Amino acid sequence: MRPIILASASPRRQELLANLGLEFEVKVSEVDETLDENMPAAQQVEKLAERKASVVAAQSTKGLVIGADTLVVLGGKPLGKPADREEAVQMLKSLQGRSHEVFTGLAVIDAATGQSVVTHQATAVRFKPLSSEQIQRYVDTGEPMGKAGAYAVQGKASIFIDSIRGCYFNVVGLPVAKLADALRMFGVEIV
Ligand SMILES: Cc1cn([C@H]2C[C@H](O)[C@@H](COP(=O)(O)OP(=O)(O)OP(=O)(O)O)O2)c(=O)[nH]c1=O
Repeated sequence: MRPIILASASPRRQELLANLGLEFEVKVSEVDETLDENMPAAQQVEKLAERKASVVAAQSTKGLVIGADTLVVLGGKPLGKPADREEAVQMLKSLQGRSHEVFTGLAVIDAATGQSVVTHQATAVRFKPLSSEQIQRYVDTGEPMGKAGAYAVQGKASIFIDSIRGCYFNVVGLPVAKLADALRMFGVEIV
């Protein structure tokens, strides 16, 4: 049985993978996240997911290495993690009252053979209208920091959601149904 290795420091990804009842270890390494900004979002998240997984796979002799990357896309413009409080406020002001897409790239690499599956999923999310005061109070909670698009759908931002079309778990950062499909290609069946 090949070990499963999650190449992610994200506690949300660790929790979603643990929910599947799989045993896994976490290995994180530094990855250069700079990319050509003109690249379509789907390609950006796939490239970064693959980069994250391949750095860890190169340090391992065996195992299935999982990498993921999440980007929020509003009107064709990608929103990553906010650099500071001000940027978080600006991102949330731009997201409120309208729809955006959340793209998560997923890569699974067999460290022993180099064989890989790289894919992505998109989910459409519509936010309710939010007042400036509510946005300020939300940013004061600290929740937006470290999150793509400056919000956590699984946290207090759950009350901002008008509708979601597509996979919820993809928004949190790991498209688990897609992951199950990818793992099945390597002979791992979750149920
Ligand atoms: C939109 C959204 C994002 N996020 C998180 C998921 C990711 O952790 C983060 C996007 O940043 P990423 O760069 O995808 O991931 P990361 O740096 O947190 O972790 P790693 O590279 O080690 O795997 O935003 C939420 O938790 N909830 C949400 O609703």
